[in-house]
Amino acid sequence: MSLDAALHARLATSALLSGSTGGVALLLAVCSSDEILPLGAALAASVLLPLGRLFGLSAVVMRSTRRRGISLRQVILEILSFLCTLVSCCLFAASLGESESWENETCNRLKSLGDRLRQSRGTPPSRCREGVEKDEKSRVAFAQVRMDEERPSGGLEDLRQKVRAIRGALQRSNTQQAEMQTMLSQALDRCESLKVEAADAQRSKEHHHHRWCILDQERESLQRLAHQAKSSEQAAREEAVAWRAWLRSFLELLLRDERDEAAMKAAEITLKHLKTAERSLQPELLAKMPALYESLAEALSGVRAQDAGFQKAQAQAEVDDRVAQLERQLAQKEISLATLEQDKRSLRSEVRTLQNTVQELRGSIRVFCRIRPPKQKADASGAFGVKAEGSRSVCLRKPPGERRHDFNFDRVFSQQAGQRELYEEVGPLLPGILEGIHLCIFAYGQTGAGKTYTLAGQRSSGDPGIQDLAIADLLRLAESFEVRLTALEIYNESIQDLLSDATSEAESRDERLEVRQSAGAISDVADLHPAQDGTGANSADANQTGSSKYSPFGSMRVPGLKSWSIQNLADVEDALQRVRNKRHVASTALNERSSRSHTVISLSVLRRSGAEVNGVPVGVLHIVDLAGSERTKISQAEGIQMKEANCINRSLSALADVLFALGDSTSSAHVPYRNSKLTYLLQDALGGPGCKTFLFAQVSPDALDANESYSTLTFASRVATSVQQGRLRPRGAVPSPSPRKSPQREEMTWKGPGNGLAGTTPPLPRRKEEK
Ligand SMILES: Nc1ncnc2c1ncn2[C@@H]1O[C@H](COP(=O)(O)OP(=O)(O)OP(=O)(O)O)[C@@H](O)[C@H]1O
Repeated sequence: MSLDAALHARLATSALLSGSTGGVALLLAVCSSDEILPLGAALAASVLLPLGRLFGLSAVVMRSTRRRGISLRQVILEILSFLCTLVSCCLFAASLGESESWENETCNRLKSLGDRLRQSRGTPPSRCREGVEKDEKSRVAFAQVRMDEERPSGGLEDLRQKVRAIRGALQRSNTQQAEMQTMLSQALDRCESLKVEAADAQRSKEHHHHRWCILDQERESLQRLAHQAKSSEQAAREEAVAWRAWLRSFLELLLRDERDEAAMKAAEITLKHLKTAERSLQPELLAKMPALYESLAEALSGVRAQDAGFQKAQAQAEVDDRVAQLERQLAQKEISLATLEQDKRSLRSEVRTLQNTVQELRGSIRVFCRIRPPKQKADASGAFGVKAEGSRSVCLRKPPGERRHDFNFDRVFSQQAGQRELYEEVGPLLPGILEGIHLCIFAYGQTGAGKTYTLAGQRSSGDPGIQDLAIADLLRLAESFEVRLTALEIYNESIQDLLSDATSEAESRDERLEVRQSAGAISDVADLHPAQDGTGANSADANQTGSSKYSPFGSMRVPGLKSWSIQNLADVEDALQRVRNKRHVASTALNERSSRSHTVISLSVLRRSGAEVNGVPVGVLHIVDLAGSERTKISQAEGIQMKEANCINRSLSALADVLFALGDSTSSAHVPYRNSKLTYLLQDALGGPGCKTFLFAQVSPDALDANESYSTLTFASRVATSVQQGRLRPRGAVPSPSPRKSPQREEMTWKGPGNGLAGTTPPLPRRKEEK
């Protein structure tokens, strides 16, 4: 080999050595994730790298001196080798620092382990102690290693082995520590369970102590009993001795008294007998002792039972005392309740008086207007027809020229108003019926305006009307009274009983009734009860007479009119069902089910005294569903319906005449009651003292019905405003000397329902009303 080649080889070797040592050192430094390898890597790097670098540099120097030339690749190689060396040195320094911190950490861990061991509660088990000792050993081993480390000598391999040994010891100590912790938690669990057991034991101890106390008490009581038994035995013995002494003295007395020798002998013999008997009785007595003891025990148990009974009686007495106390309290409460009831009653009567005063101030007649929902769509402009304006006035526009008319009422119910809203006006007056008021509710208006709907409601939709609501409330109020119901219709000016048994039109016609005036208040109303034959039908004699006869129409009476005694709502329903079936209705162009008659349903409240019923009603509720006024042209009535319509319009006109006459304080006292059956029959209810009248004027909002609505509203508002400012003059009262004129009186003249087309004042002559 030439010198050049040798130099090249050395250079390559040096570079290779330098690079590989650098690489190895770097690899060792990177891979050393634990605490031992950095130390080894650093040591290797520190020893091998400078050597490799020395060789490399010397080779370069030697080459450069010989050839004076060096390739760029060699220079880069040299620089890289130098950099590797530098990095290795840095790693070495860092690993030294790391090893120091690792050592410190290990020391700390050992310390904390020792502390934890010391902190563990109670006497540590033997295994714990072993663990502590082993930890102590590891600490000693570690100290040894440190000492070895500090020593300059000692190979790397030794160091590694020691380090491995320490790691193994540490792992073992960790495992032991975990075991110890497990044992510690087990010991704590055990401790808890022992605590629970101790609490249980304490409880059972207390229980046993309690039991022991009870037994001790029982023992003491038994001892007392035994002592008592002994003392009673002793007493019995003493008694026996006393008896014996007495017997002996008695015998001696006998012997002394009896001088007769034979007797003496006999007495001696008797004495001997007695002695032998006594002797023989003694074993017998001894034999009987257990039985005596038993009987004594029985007696004792009896005494105990008596004692228990006594205690029970004592408890019973306490209970009785408490009951008596409660009864006293109850009596006091009852007294206060009675006082409260009294107060309530007086308050109620006060309220009633005030209500009556209010009603009195409002007037005997109150007029309301109800607008039904439209039957047809409003006309295009919406200009015509009836409209509610506020709660008290109504406006009507009717062609031609859309003339506007305003009417005022006590209250106006719009299309949306419900039945209960209407009833709120009537309800407060019902209690007055029990105090003598005659209440009359009229539904007035053109055919199809909703009169029957307002009074009777709509059964199909379960919507009760004023009539049903009022009857239900009246029944509730008049629980202690007798309530009787009569129903009649005035059809073509003839009266028919709607509760009669007539099944056909012909039969009904035969049973036509008449109105009579009587001097007294009692009339010939047949007294019947719907439940008498179990079917709800009246089967009793219609001519029945007696104290229960009465007339709901005051001084007017309808002989033969049947009345049903009403006990509950089922009776009412039976009666009203019969009324519905018998009432005259017909289908007209304006209403599918048009009422062709005036219906008067009357509920009389009568006082009961035991089984007897007083013949004079206290108060009466009349519900009058008037037949609808109709213009025969529009309703297209012909034949019978035409006759019906004329009758209806005439009687409505008569009603208007009566009402106006009652309110007309300037006119004479004449009131044309006789002009129609309706006014003749209801004259007491209309003009009598203490009567109240509600008039529901029903109107349709439709433009087509504007003329009819105008008639209805004119009539109703005249009743409302011009009848002495809402106060009906009682029949027979002297007219006021200074009458108050209604502002509308002059311009408003009644033309009868239907705007005078069909209705006219009846042709009957006006006469002074007979008293
Ligand atoms: N306020 C209302 N709400 C809903 N429906 C109503 C109302 N008023 C009336 N109706 C309906 O209008 C129809 C006619 O009413 P209703 O029979 O009560 O009139 P009417 O004045 O008694 O007629 P008629 O004098 O011919 O007997 C019925 O079908 C009724 O249900």
